[in-house]
Amino acid sequence: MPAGEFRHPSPPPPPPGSEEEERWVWAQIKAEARRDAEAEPALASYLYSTILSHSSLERSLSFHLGNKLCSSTLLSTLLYDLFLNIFSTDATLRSATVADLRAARFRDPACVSFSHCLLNYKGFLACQAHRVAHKLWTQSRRPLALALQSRISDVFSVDIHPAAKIGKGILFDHATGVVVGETAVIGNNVSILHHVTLGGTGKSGGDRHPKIGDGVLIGAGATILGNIKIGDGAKIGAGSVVLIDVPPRTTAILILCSVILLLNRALTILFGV
Ligand SMILES: CC(=O)SCCNC(=O)CCNC(=O)[C@H](O)C(C)(C)COP(=O)(O)OP(=O)(O)OC[C@H]1O[C@@H](n2cnc3c(N)ncnc32)[C@H](O)[C@@H]1OP(=O)(O)O
Ligand SMILES: N[C@@H](CO)C(=O)O
Repeated sequence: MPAGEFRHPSPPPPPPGSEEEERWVWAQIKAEARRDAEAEPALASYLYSTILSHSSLERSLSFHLGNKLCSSTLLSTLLYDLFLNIFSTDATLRSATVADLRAARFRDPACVSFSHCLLNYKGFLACQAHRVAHKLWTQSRRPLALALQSRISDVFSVDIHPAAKIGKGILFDHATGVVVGETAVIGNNVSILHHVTLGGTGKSGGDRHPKIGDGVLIGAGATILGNIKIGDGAKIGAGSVVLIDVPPRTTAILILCSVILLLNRALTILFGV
């Protein structure tokens, strides 16, 4: 910049959750795609068909999800229409999508841009498709919701029951092998790494899956079983097995849980209790 020239700083992003933010994120995504297409001509046609040819985030996302999840018997055009119809009529879903994009962009140091998340994060894509499956479930379109769950699991290796309730601002990082059961509830601003199970113990029916509070971090390979509560802001260490409530803002790691289990087993062996 020549000496003395003053460049205005870029304006701060609009407030989270606003419609203005939705437009701002979409404008960022298009600018990123234009920049990447120019820098890497091999990706130009891909970026045109997935992002630059679309007039809105929901159209781009519906097109991308339709292509990812289609099969020889479940056509991409059918899926595109299904996704677009639901995203364009449900402002809550669109706002959750934007919050999820923000979660990846600002909570994952490996996420270089919004478009990187939109195109390449299978945890993000699985979560958006799950939101549609969940909506279908609540509308009693259960066979279609279950067919979608099956395709999401086939394509992304993320198996979320369509009845599971998931908040917004969710980061499913890497996401391979994530399993979320039917009666699980996940709050807002939760980060979940790969190979996490929110499962039942196998000993009870009905409401049998974990309830995860707001702002929780669940490390890679953690297994959380039963209708237990993980309090707001808690952290579950990678590789932990958690069978009891975890209070808000506390950290649970494998060693703590294993000690409890070993103690229990020792008491059973020694005293038969
Ligand atoms: C490609 C990739 O990078 S994939 C990313 C995979 N990474 C993850 O899944 C991260 C998940 N995060 C963790 O497991 C973290 O270690 C956390 C959340 C448990 C750390 O929580 P904090 O409350 O900050 O705990 P802090 O780091 O102070 O550790 C406390 C103690 O627990 C131990 N500890 C930390 N994590 C674990 C774990 N997963 N299992 C067992 N012990 C652990 C620490 O060594 C420390 O022990 P010390 O007190 O004897 O020194
Ligand atoms: N995405 C996270 C974990 O792999 C990071 O880059 O730190």
